[in-house]
Parts: sequence; C-alpha cells; structure tokens
Amino acid sequence: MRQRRSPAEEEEALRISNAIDEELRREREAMRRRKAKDVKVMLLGQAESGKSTLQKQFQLYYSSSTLDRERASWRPIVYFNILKAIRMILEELDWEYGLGASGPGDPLSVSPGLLPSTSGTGTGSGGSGSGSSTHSRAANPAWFPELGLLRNKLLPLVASEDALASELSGGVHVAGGKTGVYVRSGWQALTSANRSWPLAENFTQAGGGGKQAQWAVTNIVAKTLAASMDEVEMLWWHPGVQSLLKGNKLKLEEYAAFFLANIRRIAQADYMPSNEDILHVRLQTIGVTEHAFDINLGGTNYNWLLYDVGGARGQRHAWVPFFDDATAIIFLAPISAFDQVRPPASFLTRFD
Ligand SMILES: Nc1nc2c(ncn2[C@@H]2O[C@H](COP(=O)(O)OP(=O)(O)OP(=O)(O)O)[C@@H](O)[C@H]2O)c(=O)[nH]1
Ligand SMILES: [Mg+2]
Repeated sequence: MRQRRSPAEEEEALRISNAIDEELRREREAMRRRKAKDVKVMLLGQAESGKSTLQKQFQLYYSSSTLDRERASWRPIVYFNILKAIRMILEELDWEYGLGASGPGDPLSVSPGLLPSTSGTGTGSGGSGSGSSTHSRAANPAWFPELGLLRNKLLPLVASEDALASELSGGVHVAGGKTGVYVRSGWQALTSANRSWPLAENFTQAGGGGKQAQWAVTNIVAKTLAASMDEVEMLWWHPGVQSLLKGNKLKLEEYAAFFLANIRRIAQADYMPSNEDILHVRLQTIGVTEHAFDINLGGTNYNWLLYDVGGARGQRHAWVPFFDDATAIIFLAPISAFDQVRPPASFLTRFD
C-alpha cells in the first residue's frame, strides 16, 4: 500500500510536475516555431504616415495579450501628447492675438523678441517686441480676457512637458523636446512581443513604494490634468480655438482632437488607455524595431517579423540593412496629407 504524502511532499511533487509541463510546452512551442516559416515584412513610409499605428493594429489582431501587458505604459505617452497639443494651441493663440505675457520663465516658446509689435494687442503684453517678420496680429476679440485666464490656469500643466519627456526618456533630458523630438531610450527594445514591460509593472504596482517614486512627474501631471480638465475642455471647445482650426491657422497633429475631446475620461485617476487611445498615440520611432507575431494562414504557421522603421529623414539610413532578406514591404502613404496646406506663417517664422 502507498504511503500518504505529507503536504510539503505534495507541494514539491506539484512543483516538479508543473516544471515538466512548462518544459514540454516550451519544447512544443520551439518545435512549432522551427516548422513555421519566417516572413519578414518591412513597414516603410514618411514620418507620421502610420507605420507604428499599423504595427499596433497587427499586434491587436494577432497578439492582443501583449498589448494588454503594455497598456499601462501608454498612459504617460497619452499625457505627453495632450500636453504638447495644449502647448501648441496656446502658442498659436499667443502668436495670433498676443494672448500671453511670454517672457523669461514662461514655458511657451513665443517670446516677446519674436513677436512683432502690432496695433490692437490690448492687454496682451507679448506684443511689445520688435521681430522682423511681417506677421500682423489680429485685433483682440471679445473673448480675449477669457482665453487669457484659461492660459494662465493651464501654464503649470504645459510647464511639465519637458520634465515628463525627460522622465519617459529614462532620465535623459531631451533637448528640443518641445519641437516634438522625443526619444525614450530602450523603448523600442521593450516593445518586442515576447518581453515583459517594466513600465507597466510600475503602474500596476500602484502604491508599491520605490518604483512609484520613479514616476513622480507622471503622477504630478496626472493630478494636474485631473484638476484642470474643465479648463482643458473649455480651451478645446472655445470658439477662438475652433476658428483658428477651421481657418487652418492652427495645425495640430492627428491625435490632438481625439484626446482633447476625450479629456474627461483620460483625466480620471484610474485612467487606463483603451485600444483606441493606444492607436491614436503619436510616438516618433527611432531606429528600427522588430515585432514578432505568429500567424496561421491556410493551415500553415508563419513567424511574421514586422520591422517598424523611423520615417523621419534622419532615420532612413537605418532601413538599408533590412532590405536584403525582406519578404515583403508595406509602404504607407498618409492620405490625410492630400489637402495639407503650407505650415502657418507663424510656424515658419518661429522655427525657420
Ligand atoms: N485618422 C487617422 N489617423 C491615423 C491613421 N493611422 C495613423 N493615424 C494617426 O497618425 C499618427 C501616425 O503616427 P505613427 O503611426 O506613429 O507614424 P509613423 O509612420 O510610425 O511615424 P515615424 O515613427 O515618425 O516614422 C498617429 O497619431 C495615429 O493616430 C489612420 O488611418 N487614420
Ligand atoms: Mg513610428
């Protein structure tokens, strides 16, 4: 007759059995992968043509569990996109109407030196400079003081943009972050489908001591956003802002309208990005990133290796080595660009 095992022996036997099962599963997986064919697909196209967005759609369709693991990591990037959109709106208002009192310490980049003096700037003190441009600023409309108040209330939020970029870049200060150049060292390596996601860990362990401290700026931005969501909403739907958008004077990136219209949901304390949020996020790709998916087509298994490249001109040299053994290329052309007009004069003058 067999002797009964003690609870400790039972536990040990279960551990060994589970380890064997796991080893068998890994071997089966490796064998399946060896049998599967490699398909190397390159995503090419200009910057902001939607390469990374298409990659995320592949991930959502074929490997949604990995997107779930990453979900929390996208939260600070959504905040970062929102801060940039608000800053661009305020800068354009400053430029058009001399709304703010730009000067030392003001986080907005339209400094008095760049603003030409024009008549009708009223209370806006930003118009006292002697810039060489021919920009003539619009006269103060009736809602001028109202937008001025909103601007003042939103400045602390906008002022966090560079600090947030720096925190997301792993402590590396990103010079020129305000022009949209954004680098998160190691971000690309972390996005491969079979790696865990340290950022997500930080957020899922809310209140978990030391790790939370690393995300101090993100947490402050989340709180500031929650406290100023009314102002963000008022700014976005304000007739002064909407008329600049309609007149093509204010050109925002694709994500801005979506995130700003959803600010109430995003500003909640327990906010977790939805699939749609993740698809709307704009994060410039640096270098080339590889994403692996297992795809079954007509009963055959394929290992799809998707190469998402940086589309900006300075990034294109990195594409070359990947052409040699590429199975296919998906080239993206943004149809949203078909009716794009020249950048507004304010943009050209400021950044030329
Ligand atoms: N309306 C609309 N927006 C899109 C579509 N595809 C992408 N976008 C948006 O356009 C932007 C495209 O950004 P990315 O996908 O990061 O562009 P990218 O080609 O990877 O750019 P780089 O990494 O700089 O080369 C994102 O904000 C997306 O939300 C689309 O089909 N429709
Ligand atoms: Mg990209």
